[in-house]
Amino acid sequence: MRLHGTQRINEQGHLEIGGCDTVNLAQEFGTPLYIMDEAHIREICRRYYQSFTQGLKNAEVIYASKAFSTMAMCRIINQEGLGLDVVSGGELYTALQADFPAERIYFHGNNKSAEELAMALKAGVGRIVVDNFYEMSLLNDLAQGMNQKANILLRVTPGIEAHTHEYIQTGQIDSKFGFTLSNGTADRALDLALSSANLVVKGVHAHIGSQIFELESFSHEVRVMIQYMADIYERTGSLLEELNLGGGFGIYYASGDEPAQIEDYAKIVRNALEDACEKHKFPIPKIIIEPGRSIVGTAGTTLYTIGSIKEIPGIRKYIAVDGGMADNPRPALYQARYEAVLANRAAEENAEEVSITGKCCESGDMLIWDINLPKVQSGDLLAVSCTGAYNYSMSSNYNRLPRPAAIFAEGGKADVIVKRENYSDLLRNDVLPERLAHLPMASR
Ligand SMILES: Cc1ncc(COP(=O)(O)O)c(C=O)c1O
Ligand SMILES: N[C@@H](CCCC[NH3+])C(=O)O
Repeated sequence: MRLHGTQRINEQGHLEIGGCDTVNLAQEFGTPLYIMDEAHIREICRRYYQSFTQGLKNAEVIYASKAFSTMAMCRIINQEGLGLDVVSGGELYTALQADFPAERIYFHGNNKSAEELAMALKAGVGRIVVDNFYEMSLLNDLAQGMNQKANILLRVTPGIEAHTHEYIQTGQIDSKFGFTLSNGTADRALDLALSSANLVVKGVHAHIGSQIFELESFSHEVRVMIQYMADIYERTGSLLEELNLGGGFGIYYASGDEPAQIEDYAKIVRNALEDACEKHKFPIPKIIIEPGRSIVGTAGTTLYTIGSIKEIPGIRKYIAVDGGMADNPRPALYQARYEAVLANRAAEENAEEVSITGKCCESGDMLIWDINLPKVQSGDLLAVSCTGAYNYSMSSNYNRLPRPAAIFAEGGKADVIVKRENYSDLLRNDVLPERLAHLPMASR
């Protein structure tokens, strides 16, 4: 397993994260456990801040909180000077409860409800990214009713097919997101927004997909979007000043992944921007980017305890852990690949090829196929790396598994940021109606 951030193998041969021995973490907090490497998250935030916010002069980096949304995470993002992308009332609520400054929040979503939009207006979020005509008129009416003007970006679908898993592509024309650029829908949307009394169009937004390695996809996006902004100016006389390029920067999960450097990403965007603006004689707009995965992905490790082991001679050895698709649905959803190490015997030589399965009642509940590990025993600890993004945030209670705890590990200290769920948490919203109050068997 490749080590990330502060991960290291200590003198006991144990995996250490944030100066904490993961064997001790398992004892103290139990497993499964999401361990977040706080220093690593901060370092990535700083690299983004330096290369974009400072490197591009007029730019803002906003963290896509869908990747990992908790109050503690919002605090870190705020401390590091980044803005925040939220995509639901729940993410907005989390941010506001963490005292995240509303004016640095961007509100996304392809089907925001009236309640969510009203909540955003009331809180005074910085930008609402309008995705469709229904939302546009809803927002205009709500803003009017609240005697406000809503600052918006228009989400457009630029017709770019980024090279990534088709389920996480979003820039192609056949997409549920945004106004299509190529068939004139985006123009109609813009005209309508410009004539809406309670909307102020600040700029445009596009997001071409996620886990993208080819930086050329982003320069292509810049060229398409600047051309669009120049066309808008020519056609309507409106000079839009903000261009939000979305997120999507890819990260390392397993061997074969070759992500680019954040600094090169910034350079590519800057060069493409300068060239395109020069070509169209268009003033350089403010650039906003929305990384999610690349801020938290490699900073997360999930720690499991190994339980049952099933060997089918000549075929496969299944090693089962005390979690699975309920805490990490990505392998089942996207055939995502992960690496892992035995946290309590991290320095030992590999001795066998096994496959890691979860404890859910699904054959598809596989975390890792065909991984080499030392001879595994029940009771060993398995650490799966790069689980910081879209694991906790997409976790479920399938099979009524309580969600794991999440901790920040930093400087030899570990703090719980999300408590482990217990069985009574699972029943928190269960209700037994009066007519089911009686235990005896129903009469037939
Ligand atoms: C609009 C928008 N912005 C930002 C992101 C974050 O993407 P990523 O986690 O790939 O950086 C997403 C998710 O793909 C998104 O839909
Ligand atoms: N959740 C997805 C990506 C979608 C990101 C949100 N638009 C993943 O884990 O890769």
